[in-house]
Amino acid sequence: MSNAIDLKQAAAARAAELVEDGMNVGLGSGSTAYKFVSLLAERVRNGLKIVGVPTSEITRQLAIKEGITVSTLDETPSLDMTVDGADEMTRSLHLIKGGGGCLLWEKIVAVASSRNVVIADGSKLVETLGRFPLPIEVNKFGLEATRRAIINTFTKCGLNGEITVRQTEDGQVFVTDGGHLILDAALNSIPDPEKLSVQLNLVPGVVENGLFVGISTDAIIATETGLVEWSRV
Ligand SMILES: O=C[C@H](O)[C@H](O)[C@H](O)COP(=O)(O)O
Repeated sequence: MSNAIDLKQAAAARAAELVEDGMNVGLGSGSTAYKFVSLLAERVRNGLKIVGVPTSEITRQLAIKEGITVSTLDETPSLDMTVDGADEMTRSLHLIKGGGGCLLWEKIVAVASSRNVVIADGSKLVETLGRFPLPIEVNKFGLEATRRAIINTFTKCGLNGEITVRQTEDGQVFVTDGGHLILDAALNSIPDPEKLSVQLNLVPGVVENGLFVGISTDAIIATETGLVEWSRV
């Protein structure tokens, strides 16, 4: 295997093998998860019967284009397995997600799922979360007040960092599928992600944060020397 794209493909292919006939499957978002969706669709074209619940509009459109039967959490509120990528992850399966702005729907789908498989290339594995800026999804109303309340929360948690409002490549304010904004917080290090996640979600205006703690059950990481897989104990 030679580059990150091949590594993502390898992790996605292994995850696609785990899906069994009759499963309700959460379909993640991001470049690694899209590879999983396409590989799963190949199995569907070969006769596998599954229902997919997408975590973003992009994933929904991709799944439909690839011929996967798509549902919603309203019709299919309980999922057997979700497969999704990560921006950063630790050995204990704590993640930062939301680099693509899909964290809220991803977290809702993940929590509705019995098993959550994170797929990534080895570059995503870190000792301590936080090098990747933490995405925080916020309501549009009262943006500056929410930003200040988040800064106060960081201080209370012994952290400090810059917050920027996410923009699209052409300079527009980025709006999530749920109609919210994303604040990206450059913290450098998050030694206690569980505490920070709880405290952030207490701030009025914060809809959800990109820390996934105690949600993922299994990891499939593709490295130059092969696949590494483990489960949360
Ligand atoms: O909002 C986006 C998601 O959380 C993605 O799963 C995450 O950003 C990882 O994406 P990629 O597989 O493209 O690195």
